[in-house]
Amino acid sequence: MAYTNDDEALQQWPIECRDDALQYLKMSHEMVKKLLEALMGNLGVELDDSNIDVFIGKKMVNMNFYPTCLNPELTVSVGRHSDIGTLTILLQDGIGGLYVKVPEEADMENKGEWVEIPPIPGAIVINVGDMLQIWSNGRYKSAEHRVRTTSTKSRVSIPIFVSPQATQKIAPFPQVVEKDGVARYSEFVFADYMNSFFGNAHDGKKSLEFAKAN
Ligand SMILES: O=C(O)CCC(=O)C(=O)O
Ligand SMILES: [Fe+2]
Repeated sequence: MAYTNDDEALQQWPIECRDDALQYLKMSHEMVKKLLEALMGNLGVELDDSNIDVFIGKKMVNMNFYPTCLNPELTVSVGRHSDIGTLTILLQDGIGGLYVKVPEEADMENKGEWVEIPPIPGAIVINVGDMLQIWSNGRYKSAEHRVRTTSTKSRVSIPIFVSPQATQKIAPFPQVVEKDGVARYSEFVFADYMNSFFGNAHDGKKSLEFAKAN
């Protein structure tokens, strides 16, 4: 059922924030569904009640607090990484400090550079996660990002990590593999991917090496 996980997620929130948090979760659920319908539809994969849970198996809400740091140059804050799930919905306050790396292989002047994602009032950031990269056989790229602190202002961000269930088997969709003529990733269980990710220090998009086809 759509909101079973939201109830679980809500238990982490202070009681006076739960109404707002529930609105945020419900809004994110509908938005993620629409985004995935478009993204997967584009690859020839129809989303319906029978397979939606593969993509939105679990939602986890985090609350990140970044205190001021006297010498931000000496801290990592959040090191460069990609989120491992399907999509991440990120609400950030007005302080700034979130950077995304323009992929080296992008056909853009600033390829390889870190670009700040400025806070825009009323806007949220959506990150593609590693699982979407794998399902799409590498057509959608997970976003490599990092966070820097400042010496003057603390910062708060609230990501919702949308991911498969731990027991979900993951592999590139056959529809895409057929078109591409090659499977760029091998099949695995999501729990094993998580163990590999959390068992290693953040190192950009190295997390994806776990799934690379030989
Ligand atoms: O604080 C942010 O803007 C992003 C945090 C983040 O990347 C994460 O929690 O995975
Ligand atoms: Fe992240």
